[in-house]
Amino acid sequence: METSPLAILSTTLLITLYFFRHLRWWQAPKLPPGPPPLPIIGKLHQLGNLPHRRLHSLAKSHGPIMFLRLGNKPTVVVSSPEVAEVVLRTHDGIFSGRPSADVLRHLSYGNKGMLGESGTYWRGVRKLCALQLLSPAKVESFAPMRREELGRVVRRVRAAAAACEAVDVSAEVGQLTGDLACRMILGYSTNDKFNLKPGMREFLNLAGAFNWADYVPLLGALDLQGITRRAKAVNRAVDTVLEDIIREHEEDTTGKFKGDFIDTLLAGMGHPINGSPQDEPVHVMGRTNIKAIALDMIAASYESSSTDRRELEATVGLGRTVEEADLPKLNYMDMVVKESFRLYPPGPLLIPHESTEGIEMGGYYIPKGTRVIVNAWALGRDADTWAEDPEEFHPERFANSGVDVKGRDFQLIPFGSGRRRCPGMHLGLVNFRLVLAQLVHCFDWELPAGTSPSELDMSEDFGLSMPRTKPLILRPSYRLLV
Ligand code: HEM
Repeated sequence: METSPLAILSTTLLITLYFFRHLRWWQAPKLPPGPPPLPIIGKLHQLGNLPHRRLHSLAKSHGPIMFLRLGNKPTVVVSSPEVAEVVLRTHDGIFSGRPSADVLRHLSYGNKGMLGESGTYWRGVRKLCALQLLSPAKVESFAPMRREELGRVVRRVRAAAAACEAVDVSAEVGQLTGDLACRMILGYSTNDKFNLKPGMREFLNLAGAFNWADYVPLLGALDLQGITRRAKAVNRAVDTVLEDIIREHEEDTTGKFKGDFIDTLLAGMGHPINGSPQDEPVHVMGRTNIKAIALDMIAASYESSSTDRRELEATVGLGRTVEEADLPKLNYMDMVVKESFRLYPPGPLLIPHESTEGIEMGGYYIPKGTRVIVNAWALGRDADTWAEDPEEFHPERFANSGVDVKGRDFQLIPFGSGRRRCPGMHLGLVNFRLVLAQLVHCFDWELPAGTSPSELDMSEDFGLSMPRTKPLILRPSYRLLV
């Protein structure tokens, strides 16, 4: 039987149509919606100094999963709790990568800390931190040190109260948070002979800055913003201090550094960091690893805080200062802490993640190597979740609510969630709650004469953390009987 040319043609057409309709490889992957990019610079020019706010308003037009081209980097911005859950829980394995950042390579000894790219080295360091450095038992063992450092601040503020002087609360809280972290990690506070404060401030500024070199690699060699030059200078300065600190630990015979992070890491010197039999290559703990891990931890723990009072009086009474054992009873303060983290998450965009594989999600395709920014600041203001005045500071919204900050409730994730969740969360919460409780319990605070509440500047700056642009200056009066 002869086949007619018409039959051959129509069969070919039908097969072709079938392939066109049903085979994915033919279809252009559908990226999430987003604003059209400008050639070369993508959307970088639009982000401004407060990118979490700018990205929030762009998401209002383009949706909770938004595609941007930042320079030549494909970037997805997540702005609703539902999408955050899909990214950080359902597909956590794929989205737990970190984009390589030029500045972190220089600051953290070629990414030997914990903030860098994922892989067996990062997994090894995370495990070490969880088991040996930041475990609840380890954090608990530093309670006497915390009491001592807090006592120092209370005495300082009490002296200011007696002299009727105003206090820079932002500076006091910042100093205390830094001191608590440095004592645990290095065995020294920032007041001691080794002062890492200026270096760490610069580290945070540089790590949080939008570095054009990461988005338009052609510009990298030119270092137009001077970021690489500054990162190398900070690393040199900080390295000298860390070397001195490690030497003191090695030479000490009195046991005064026992248990701090440097001491614990030195005990693992020469041992493998990533131990699984399939790990290739195996990394062995050396001086550079110790310095990089310590440095990343200090940088990550230099986060901001804010302040309130009330149930404290009923719970602990006026006769003594707040002890750590009181903390679980302070329900109202817990709500204040949650509300502070909801409105002012110290890391408003977390730290960028990166997809390690291409993946289809909610009808959109996210290519491998896409930078993923989770806007925690926007999640905390999501109008569908926080129905009642999302912009208002209203701690009572957490009464009878099971919502917590620990990474299970995606409308409130100041510490992130999933594999990249902050490993220092427990320590951060203990420190934050203790400082808040102590300052509010020991003192009444008022604005200095001549200042009205409307003049309080609540505007923020953008970096790795979100400090206030202007310091909070208040007048304390001591209110305890001891
Ligand atoms: C109030 C205090 C703190 C807050 C709000 C906070 C918040 C965060 C956030 C949002 C991230 C990024 C999560 C992500 O990428 O999804 C992070 C990562 C990290 N945090 Fe914290 N943090 C705090 C305190 C601390 C402390 C005290 C330490 C250690 C001493 C620490 C160590 C780290 C480290 C090492 C990372 C990187 C983890 C990784 O990439 O695997 N943090 N933190």
